[in-house]
Amino acid sequence: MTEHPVSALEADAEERRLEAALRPRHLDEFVGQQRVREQLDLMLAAARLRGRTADHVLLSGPPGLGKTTLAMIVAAEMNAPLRLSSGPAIQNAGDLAAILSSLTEGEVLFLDEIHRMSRPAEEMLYMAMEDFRVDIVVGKGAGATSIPLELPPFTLVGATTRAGLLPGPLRDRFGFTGHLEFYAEEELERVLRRSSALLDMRVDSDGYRQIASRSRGTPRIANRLLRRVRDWALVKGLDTVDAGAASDALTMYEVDARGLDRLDRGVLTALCTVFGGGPVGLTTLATAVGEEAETVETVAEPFLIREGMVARTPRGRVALPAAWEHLGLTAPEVAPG
Ligand SMILES: Nc1ncnc2c1ncn2[C@@H]1O[C@H](COP(=O)(O)OP(=O)(O)OP(=O)(O)O)[C@@H](O)[C@H]1O
Repeated sequence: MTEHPVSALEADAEERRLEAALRPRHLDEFVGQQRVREQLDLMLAAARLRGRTADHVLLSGPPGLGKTTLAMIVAAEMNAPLRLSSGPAIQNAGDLAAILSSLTEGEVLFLDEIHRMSRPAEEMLYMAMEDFRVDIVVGKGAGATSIPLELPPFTLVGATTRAGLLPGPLRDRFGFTGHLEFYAEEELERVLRRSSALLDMRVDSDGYRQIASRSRGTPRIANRLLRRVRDWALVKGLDTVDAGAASDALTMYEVDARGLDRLDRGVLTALCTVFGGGPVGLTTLATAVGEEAETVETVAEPFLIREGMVARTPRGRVALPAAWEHLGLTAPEVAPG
């Protein structure tokens, strides 16, 4: 029999396909984030009643909490086409002008990582958001002329992990700002129930609880862990996943009982053993872990802070007692006085 090795690229594409298949398509399928959901629902309903394009929407919050999903839902609820791009893909004003000038009336433009757009593009975006027009500069130096270009009304949905990094003038041009919070375990269980039904897999209540409690408050992680548990169940020939199976599968994938993965534990271990519990600067800590500072700050840290294991202080990151306890280490004595 010929073997068909699955390349990393194919495996990646399969993961992305499954992730896309699990995305809620409408607001009523979107679990949790009740406040943001209700506010968005009202805003979109009002826009539909007025027959107008919806106001610009800014979504902030850590990765994997549903910003892209909500942008897709905004387009679906407005029955409008959706264009996806991101801040880092827009290197100069010309890149943005090319996107804006090809938008159709009512189209939803999703800009992920909007805080990473170049400054000239950002300035062009101000005018486009407010007046639905841009000035295209043609030529260079003394001979340069600017040609005004009218744009059809569109809805910008901007997403950022760092709302604080957005310049005030950009933030102020969004009619609606929603901050996504980490999900409660009970909400993650609902995400998992919906996903397992779509994946045609059986999990019992304790199994859901076990996966949800290791999902770090994040639906993307919950769905990813569910897929790993699904692989495990397939290979082990399990009909229904219970707590024991979920726990064994996830322990094998190095996701521990509190949901810390390799990166989280790497950050904690470096903080406690290399830097004696801190304080240590973010860049130094990230270097010790062999990661980008941004990855440590946006992927690992929000969860570790929320779990009460790490604190940010003006002098740097410090390990809290829960970190030492989780690693099974003893915190050094603090010298009196
Ligand atoms: N509220 C939710 N209900 C159900 N599933 C959700 C919810 N939020 C997110 N998901 C699932 O989690 C996955 C990740 O969501 P999404 O891509 O929207 O996150 P994101 O915030 O845009 O992340 P990033 O900033 O990293 O792109 C999606 O595939 C979706 O299935």
